[in-house]
Amino acid sequence: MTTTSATTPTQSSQSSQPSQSDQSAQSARPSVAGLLRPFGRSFAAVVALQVAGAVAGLAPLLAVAELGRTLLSPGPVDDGHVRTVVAAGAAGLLLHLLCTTASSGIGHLLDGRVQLALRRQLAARLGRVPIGWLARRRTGELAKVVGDDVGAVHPFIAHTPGELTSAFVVPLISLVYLCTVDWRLTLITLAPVILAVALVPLMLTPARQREERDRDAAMGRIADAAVEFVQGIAVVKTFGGAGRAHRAFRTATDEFTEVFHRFVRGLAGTAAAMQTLLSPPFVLLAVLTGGTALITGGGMPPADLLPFLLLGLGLTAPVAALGHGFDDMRAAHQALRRIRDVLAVPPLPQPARPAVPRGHRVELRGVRFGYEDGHEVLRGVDLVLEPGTITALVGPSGSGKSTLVRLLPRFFDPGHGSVLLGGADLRDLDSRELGRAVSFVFQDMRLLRASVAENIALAVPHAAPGDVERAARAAHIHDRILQLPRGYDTVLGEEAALSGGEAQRIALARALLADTPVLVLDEATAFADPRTELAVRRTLTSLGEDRTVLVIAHRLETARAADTVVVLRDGRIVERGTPDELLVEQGEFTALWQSGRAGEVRTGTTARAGRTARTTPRATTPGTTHGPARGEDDR
Ligand SMILES: Nc1ncnc2c1ncn2[C@@H]1O[C@H](COP(=O)(O)OP(=O)(O)OP(=O)(O)O)[C@@H](O)[C@H]1O
Repeated sequence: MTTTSATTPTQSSQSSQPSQSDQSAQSARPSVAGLLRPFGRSFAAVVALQVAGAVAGLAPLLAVAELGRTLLSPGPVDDGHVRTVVAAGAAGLLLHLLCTTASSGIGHLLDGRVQLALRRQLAARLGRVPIGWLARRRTGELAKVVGDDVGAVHPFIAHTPGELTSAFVVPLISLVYLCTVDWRLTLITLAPVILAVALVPLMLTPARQREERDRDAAMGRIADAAVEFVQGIAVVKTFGGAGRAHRAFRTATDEFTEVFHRFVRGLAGTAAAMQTLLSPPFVLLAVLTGGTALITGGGMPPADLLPFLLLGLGLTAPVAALGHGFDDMRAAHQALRRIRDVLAVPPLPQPARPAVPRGHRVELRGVRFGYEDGHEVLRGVDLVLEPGTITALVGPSGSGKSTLVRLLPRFFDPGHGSVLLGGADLRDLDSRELGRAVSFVFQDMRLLRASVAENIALAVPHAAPGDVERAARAAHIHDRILQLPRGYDTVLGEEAALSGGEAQRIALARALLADTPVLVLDEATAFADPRTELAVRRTLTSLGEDRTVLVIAHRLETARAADTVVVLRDGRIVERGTPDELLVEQGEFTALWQSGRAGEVRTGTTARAGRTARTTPRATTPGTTHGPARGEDDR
């Protein structure tokens, strides 16, 4: 049986809605600039303040240089000029302090606003994308986008653009001033920078770029091997393959070492030459050598050397900024692109004028569905689920049972045909309406990192404690909850962990409390001990009343208690009728249970029984049981 969160459809191309949506995603994808446009003015103000602060910071240096030249020049000192220079230097320093304080303050506040806005947009979008899309994301992938990637915009917003601009503007102003002092020494001071820039193309040759790509690929292989190693460690150890798995990781790291050596060897010479050229001793050596020559033989006044000694070192800033500044920008840009890709996922289309279901009869009409092109999993299913009845779905492993039941809460839409609720196509229903009508309990339950009571009341947040307890009793989990450290207030995943079976019964309690007229179950008793199983089954069979229940039955007892049994094989219904009729017919249903295939399914479910329920942080959980909860997401 596939698990809820592991169901990862990639959708058939035959008119299956996510495929169409993927296309529209291409056209509707917001640009990176578009994401930041609402903050354009504040962002421009931060950059302007940063540049103004950096330029003003040059004033004290220029003042000292100018003061030195004035005081060291032969002849009487011009007091007025000295006072002006000192005042200009002091004013520059003050302005520098004001601008950098303001840019830092506004920049960080803006950063907070941008990150909040991006996270809100992501949360809103993730609340509206098809559950099937969410289910096929790799663990941690979305957490990375919402967490790390949003965080990675920080340097872009608060630091880098202003710093990069300053790194070019400030040396440019210094250069203009130095030219007015002595253009010959200015050229000599610039020589190390010009030489360093001339070396840059050597770092961008096709060979170097290939080595960089090889390095990134080798790094990716290490990450893959590490993930594989860690995720599979229990299984691998059990079957004595730890050495083999470890070898794969070692091979990846050895490969990386080799590739990295090649990469470093290719760059080392050029990088070392650049660092030497831009280092302060080398720049000072050039200034002093050139300056001495000009003073002795070129008629340059000795005092004019001072500005070059003070400002010359700053001329190397742009080249240094090219390194880390552009790295930060590239990282932020890539993070923004990943954010943009998530924001471009089309939400489940909402009808402009939603249909209103009349009753809760469920009907599947000519339903076809495939996860991949050319491989249909459901191949023309016609099925009616009448209110007040329980329909048991049985069939061999891989026949499409899980896929079929997931169409009811609209994890994904059928490629062909339609699923109707109360006569209305699910695609024409408001998602809140659907949420209020259908709840589901599948096998791999994710509970929230929240109290037991909150987990049960997920779909009915204001439920009275008595109602929560009643639902827990009906799901036969109340006694277990009382054994937890703080009963219904115990925070799952922090104060206590539940077994897979217990988690499933919490989810059943959640669905019972939601009290939706349609309930879809992937036999919720699969993880329980025989006594609890019997009790839960009684609850399920007593649910009838006016409810429409569809249950994937792994046990003969469950199927026998149903009003209708539907046998699925290779994505088609091959038999249907009351359990007694089917047993008398001695057809597929009888053969299925007699052939021992039921036992296979049982073994499969038992194997999962040892698992501990997964707990998901509250904010990112695609609810596995939904009722009005989905409507909540949309709000
Ligand atoms: N996320 C997915 N991506 C691609 N194929 C899938 C996915 N989930 C299921 N399938 C395929 O769809 C087919 C039907 O799977 P499904 O889980 O619906 O069968 P099932 O009858 O519920 O089986 P079981 O009883 O073993 O869970 C299988 O061939 C399976 O490989």
